[in-house]
Amino acid sequence: MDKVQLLLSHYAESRYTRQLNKGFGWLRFEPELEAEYRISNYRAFRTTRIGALCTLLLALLFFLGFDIFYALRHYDATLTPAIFGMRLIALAGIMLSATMVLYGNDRSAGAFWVPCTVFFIGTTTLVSNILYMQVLEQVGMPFNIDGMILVLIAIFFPVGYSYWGSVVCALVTFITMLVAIPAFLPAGYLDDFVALSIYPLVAMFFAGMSRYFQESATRRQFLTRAALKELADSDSLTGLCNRRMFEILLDRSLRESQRERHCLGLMLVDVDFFKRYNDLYGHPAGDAVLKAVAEALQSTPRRSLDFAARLGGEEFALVFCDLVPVFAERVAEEVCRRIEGLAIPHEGSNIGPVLTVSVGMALSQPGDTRDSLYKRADEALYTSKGGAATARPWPPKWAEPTRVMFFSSFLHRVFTPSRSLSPRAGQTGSVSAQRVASIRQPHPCGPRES
Ligand SMILES: Nc1nc2c(ncn2[C@@H]2O[C@H](COP(=O)(O)OP(=O)(O)OP(=O)(O)O)[C@@H](O)[C@H]2O)c(=O)[nH]1
Repeated sequence: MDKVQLLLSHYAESRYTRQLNKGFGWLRFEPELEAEYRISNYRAFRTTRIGALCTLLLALLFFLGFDIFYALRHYDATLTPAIFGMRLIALAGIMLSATMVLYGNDRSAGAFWVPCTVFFIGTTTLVSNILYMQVLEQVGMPFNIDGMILVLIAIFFPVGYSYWGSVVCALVTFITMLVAIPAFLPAGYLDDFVALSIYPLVAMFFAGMSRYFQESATRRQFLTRAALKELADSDSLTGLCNRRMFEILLDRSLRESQRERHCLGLMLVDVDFFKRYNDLYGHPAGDAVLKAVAEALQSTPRRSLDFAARLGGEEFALVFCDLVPVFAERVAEEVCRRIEGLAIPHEGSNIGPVLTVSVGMALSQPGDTRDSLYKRADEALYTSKGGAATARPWPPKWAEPTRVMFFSSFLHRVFTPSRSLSPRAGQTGSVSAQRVASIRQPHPCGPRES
């Protein structure tokens, strides 16, 4: 077992590794994963499809050259224009398909048009074969179905069909050939045809086998890469984004919010008196608490681009990509409530009988960088932790704003500008007073331009 396999075998909670362990002998994943695989596969195979189209084009040009430089001179010239026409139809199909793959911007462009081209080529080859058969004796040409063999192999190209799609398409083509050719075959050639039919069958079998192994390897690679990426991006204890991914996503979200003139909210969440919790209840219980807090935070984001992360230890972050500033305090309150709602007993806490968190929040301003935004949120959290150190009345009465202020310094800043916090050593009260003032001003993001 190599290191990657060993690593993944210990990462059982991922849906990718679950699928890897379960296997996919029928080349099908769980429905959600299957949809994800197809989208990723389409992106990855775009170049391959163009390559496959070029190969088909070369093969067709070869046959056109054969028609022009050989068939036209040696066989019945009256036959050639019809076959020539068939080749041109196939050529048009390839060009159309290539254009759709190159310029079509949705997934169906390649997945639909490339198999369509194979279908075009299959049909025109079959018709050409039938046309040739009409004059076999006249031109003195031996009967063959080599063109159909090539088409059956081409169906198994990774051109857009799934493996099972290719199998169905190849079988339909093969059966059509078995029915159509004898219907037009001149008498006396039937035995030849039956004997020759074994070749497309064998070609189909080998092409199908190699396509099966190719798709199986592609699927395995997809699952392995996705699981490794997930492993690299997530925190192993809680499954949330880790700090590295948080920084990448925050950068991206901040750029996006500045472009769209949205207001981005960064909320830092820190579990209160967590060291005491560990000391009182033990490290494994501390781990369980971190998981429970992470789960509660994970269910807080409202929009698809919002996300939660564990920054390290007992510190978490929530990023709200499009936050209406007046709702900021409501969101902060909801986070505090959710964690307190878990009702995890914490006898070592100065705040109350259950586990609580402190929250610091910053709203983005034009020209903010990740660091400047984080710094403001961290300062708010620092102030909040100063507030957390003081005893608060319990149970909290969330409905009353004057009471809410005791449970989060963020809310404190919003609702009680005149009341001073209990800052930690080195922190001046004026810092919090200043922030109180700034949070009461209209938000710098301002009204959005329509
Ligand atoms: N169980 C567990 N504990 C952790 C983990 N990571 C960090 N810790 C502990 O978290 C505690 C953090 O302690 P402090 O930074 O003093 O924070 P605190 O006790 O919450 O104090 P305040 O933040 O001021 O409320 C330390 O005891 C760490 O050992 C972890 O993954 N699991």
